[in-house]
Amino acid sequence: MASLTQKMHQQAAELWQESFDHPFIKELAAGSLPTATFRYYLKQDRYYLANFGDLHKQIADNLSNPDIKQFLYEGAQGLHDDEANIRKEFFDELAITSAEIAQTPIAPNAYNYVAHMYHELNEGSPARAAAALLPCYWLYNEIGKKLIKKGSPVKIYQQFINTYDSAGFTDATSQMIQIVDQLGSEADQSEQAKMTTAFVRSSYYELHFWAMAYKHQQWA
Ligand SMILES: Cc1ncc(C[n+]2csc(CCO)c2C)c(N)n1
Repeated sequence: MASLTQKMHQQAAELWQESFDHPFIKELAAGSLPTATFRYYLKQDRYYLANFGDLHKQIADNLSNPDIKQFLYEGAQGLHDDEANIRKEFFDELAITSAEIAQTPIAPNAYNYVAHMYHELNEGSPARAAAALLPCYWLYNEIGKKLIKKGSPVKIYQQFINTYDSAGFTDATSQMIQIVDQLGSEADQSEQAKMTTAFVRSSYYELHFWAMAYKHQQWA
């Protein structure tokens, strides 16, 4: 029988395919993605990452399984240390200054994605919130695996791709899949359906994150 996460994956398959085919990803791999678009992405992703780390901690606070709590607390800490450091290199390389960051408000789709995850936690349950975190790991890991085969001629795009194909990251992705399956096994059918909806909606926001960056989406 298919696991809950396999069912989630199937339900989000079309949205994921659109992410794989999105011009942002195609141009990242080809090396033709405008630097301005990648800079926009990184500046918006800062907001996403900060909230994503915070959500790991808040979800862990609301769960009792010690192994799951540990993974999520370490994830929160790791996001603070690793992605922030990796991103610092990117920011330095692209000369994104703190003044520029201060002048960049969170854009509509990044805002909606973050709000969706907090909604799943605060108005739903920790299990639904954990399901909402999963596409972030899993989709990026699948994108990393697809893109690593050919690589990108642009150094910084290649560095970005490397992040998501690493053994450590693949391992974190499998652990997150197991956590969602574990939480799903403790949930009834109605809760499982809501976890699936949370997963599919995050997949929608992942797709629109590329689109947001590609179009340099603004509030007005
Ligand atoms: C919009 C958006 N979605 C997913 C990721 C990828 N990502 C961010 S944090 C994390 C977990 C462990 O580092 C992963 C996979 C991203 N950067 N931005």
